[in-house]
Amino acid sequence: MIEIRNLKKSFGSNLVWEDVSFSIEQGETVAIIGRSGCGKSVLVKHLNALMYPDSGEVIIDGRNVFDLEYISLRKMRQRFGVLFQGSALFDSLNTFENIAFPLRYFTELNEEEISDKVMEALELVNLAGTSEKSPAELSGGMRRRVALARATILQPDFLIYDEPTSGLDPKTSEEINQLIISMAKNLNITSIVVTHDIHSVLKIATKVAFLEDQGLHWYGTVEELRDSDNEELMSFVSASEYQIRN
Ligand SMILES: Nc1ncnc2c1ncn2[C@@H]1O[C@H](COP(=O)(O)OP(=O)(O)OP(=O)(O)O)[C@@H](O)[C@H]1O
Repeated sequence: MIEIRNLKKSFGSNLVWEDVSFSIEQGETVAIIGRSGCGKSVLVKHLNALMYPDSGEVIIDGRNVFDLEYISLRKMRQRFGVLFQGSALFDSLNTFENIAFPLRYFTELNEEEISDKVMEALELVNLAGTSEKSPAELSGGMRRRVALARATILQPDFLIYDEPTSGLDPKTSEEINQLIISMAKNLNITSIVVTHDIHSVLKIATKVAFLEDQGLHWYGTVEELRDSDNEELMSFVSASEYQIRN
């Protein structure tokens, strides 16, 4: 479980948000939505202390991540996987080596063990048989899936997705949505998804956090979102041109 308590963050005179508090339960998929610049990316960077707040706490397993010293901080960060926007694969490495990279960097596994884990991860994202291909030879959706295999290879407890469906066609977006759901289920991963894709939110999220007016404006389940009459939330959602009550 991740508890976000009274977080406040500013850059100089630019107040991003203040007093943001909510909890993310084990196994949940929380979508973070809000207009450009409202501080979605800044918020997720606080979860694993890649950024520090002006005040407030992020509690994981009873400990405030901002109080952790070097070794505990490193261990805590290893519990997070990140799927970066645009996949961020290493162009010079093939699929196998991209996925193997965290294993080589963070573990002492031998070649056979690495190979077994990479092959298993490839199957999980439905990409068996592509281990020799370079990122340039893969479609956008396939690259996203390789990135997902890499992000989950160390079996993280928490997975942060940064715009997982941006730039993908509707069918490929749907494949990625299904994968996010199956990762959460099969690996019991707690997922935090930064997205502008309301369609995806309705498919994958269990909870939704809406940032607006320099704070957390609304937080609730997807069912509550569908029934909500919160004006700002509905105006944001309808601007995405997606009918949520269909
Ligand atoms: N390292 C930084 N230094 C200074 N200001 C920053 C930094 N990172 C983010 N900001 C500012 O914080 C605010 C929130 O940025 P953030 O990237 O979190 O927005 P966002 O909601 O993720 O936007 P988008 O939807 O466009 O990706 C913006 O005003 C941005 O300029």
